[in-house]
Amino acid sequence: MAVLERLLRTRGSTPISSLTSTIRAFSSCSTANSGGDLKAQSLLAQKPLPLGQDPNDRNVQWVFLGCPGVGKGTYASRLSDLLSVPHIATGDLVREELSSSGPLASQLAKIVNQGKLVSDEIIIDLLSKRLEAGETRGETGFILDGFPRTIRQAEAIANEKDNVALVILADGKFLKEILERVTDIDLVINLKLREEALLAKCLGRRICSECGGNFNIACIDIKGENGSPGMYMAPLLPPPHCASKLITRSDDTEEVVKERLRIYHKVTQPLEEFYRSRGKLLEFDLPGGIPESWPKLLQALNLEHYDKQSAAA
Ligand SMILES: Nc1ncnc2c1ncn2[C@@H]1O[C@H](COP(=O)(O)OP(=O)(O)O)[C@@H](O)[C@H]1O
Repeated sequence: MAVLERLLRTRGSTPISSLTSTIRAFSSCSTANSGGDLKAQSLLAQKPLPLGQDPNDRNVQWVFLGCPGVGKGTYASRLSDLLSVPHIATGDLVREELSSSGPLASQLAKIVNQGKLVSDEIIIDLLSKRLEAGETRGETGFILDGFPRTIRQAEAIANEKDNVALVILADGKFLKEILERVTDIDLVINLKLREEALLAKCLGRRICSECGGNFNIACIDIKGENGSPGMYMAPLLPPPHCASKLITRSDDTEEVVKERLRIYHKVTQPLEEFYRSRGKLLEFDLPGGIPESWPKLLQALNLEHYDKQSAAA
């Protein structure tokens, strides 16, 4: 059945199942990783990467998890270019909606500017529409950035059968079957950065109002002390033609970033365990800025040779 048709039937009443249907439509195979906190190598060894695969196979379905300011957008966008998979950031979808004069704009502005999360229903509806449009364009796979952010959102992109089976027993425990479910997400990359760098990185973010390029004027230079190592992250400065057009996101103020970090720890961090228990979580501690971190991330993903091939092409 066409995705559009299914979404039109379900949108509004049960947006969560509509999203699941859309995502399932991308899948020509499912992944059944088992075990706990797997290392990337063993996680990825269980399934071939999309490189050089039969073109009928679907592409990766990955998620980037991590605190505001950690660099999800930076690394998701680089991997998206490398693997030719769409990078879908729900924050961008929200900002597009904000800049339109649609009916949701003023409601969303209030929520975003207070550092709160948009409701699961709204965000799932925005993501469903984006996936549906992508499917029409022939996109396969995705790298999600900023979604899921709540357990309910994670359940929305879990296997459809499991959504139906979401039953809470009288004593409040979930059915065992549900805990063992397999989702259609292949891999969740959990980016981590020292807490003291996160606020500075959010406050240093700048966007070119003309080309939409993302930059960062913060220079992170944490001195090593009491046995803990130092860390240096150079600013990501814009080219001269963007320098005079830089704008700051309205939610990147100190007060709002602190609230977003608080909400992240309270509401989103439990997703680490959600995916760890399903054997899908790849922990990645950023060792520094892009020059140090990008090669190490590729190595963790078994993609380092692919990067060299594409650079030589
Ligand atoms: N999955 C989501 N669920 C709820 N709200 C979201 C989601 N994704 C984005 N938002 C809203 O959009 C804002 C900006 O998101 P994003 O650009 O991903 O921010 P961050 O830099 O904090 O990761 C969030 O603070 C939140 O209000």
